[in-house]
Amino acid sequence: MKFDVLTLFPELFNIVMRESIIGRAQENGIIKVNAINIRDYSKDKHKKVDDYPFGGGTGMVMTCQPVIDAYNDITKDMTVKPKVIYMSPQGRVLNQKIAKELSTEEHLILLCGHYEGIDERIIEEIVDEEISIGDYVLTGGELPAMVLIDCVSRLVQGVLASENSYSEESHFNGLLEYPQYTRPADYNGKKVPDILLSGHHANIEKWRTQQSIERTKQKRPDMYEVYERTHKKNL
Ligand SMILES: Cc1cccc(C(=O)NCC2(NC(=O)c3cccc4nocc34)CCCC2)c1
Repeated sequence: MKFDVLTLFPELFNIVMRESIIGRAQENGIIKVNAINIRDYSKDKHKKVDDYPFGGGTGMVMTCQPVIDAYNDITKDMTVKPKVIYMSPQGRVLNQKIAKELSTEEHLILLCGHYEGIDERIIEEIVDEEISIGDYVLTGGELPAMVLIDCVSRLVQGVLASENSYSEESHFNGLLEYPQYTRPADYNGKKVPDILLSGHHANIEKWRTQQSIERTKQKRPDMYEVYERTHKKNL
């Protein structure tokens, strides 16, 4: 799977996406993250990529020309145009379901905004979909793009070593995770629940599911409500 990222800060991607699982997946050729510097396409003599907003207001807006020319350049030899996702506060909020959908794409182009945003005509011209990672104010779309690349890439076949331990079903069953413990069994007098030391796998499984359900109910009633609806027959 290939990600082309249109950004003003390509170095951010070259450093972060070279590490850990994504880095290994790139070495194995399963994933490719290609960061393109929008500024390289600016025809302005000072390489400007932003300008004052019509109608006034504080802040600057990213101009059309560099972004559209960058898009046209990377897609000029492509018969099938890849889906273009603009990382944006106006987008539908990313979740595991959307990540799963996106992991079936061969090629995605991600556009990262900056300043107060991008000229609306860029969205009209090249953007297929807007996706947000959540409702808070950020300085740019680069971190959101990295979040999307992370959660989508790990669902691509072969990126994760042991599929079953991280596969979506076992790792994300619509509930929060049960509490995790590791050695020592007694840390500063704090003991690991006996059930986990019992070696009784069926009971351990039951305890873990109950813990997941209880903490989802308590911490994320919204998530629990979805779970209940889709599992009502078994509850
Ligand atoms: C709730 C809210 C309302 C109004 C503005 C902003 C805001 O943060 N505006 C600034 C920018 N924000 C993002 O790009 C951004 C932000 C958050 C999640 C995201 N998921 O993807 C991209 C995301 C937009 C242009 C440059 C950065 C946020």
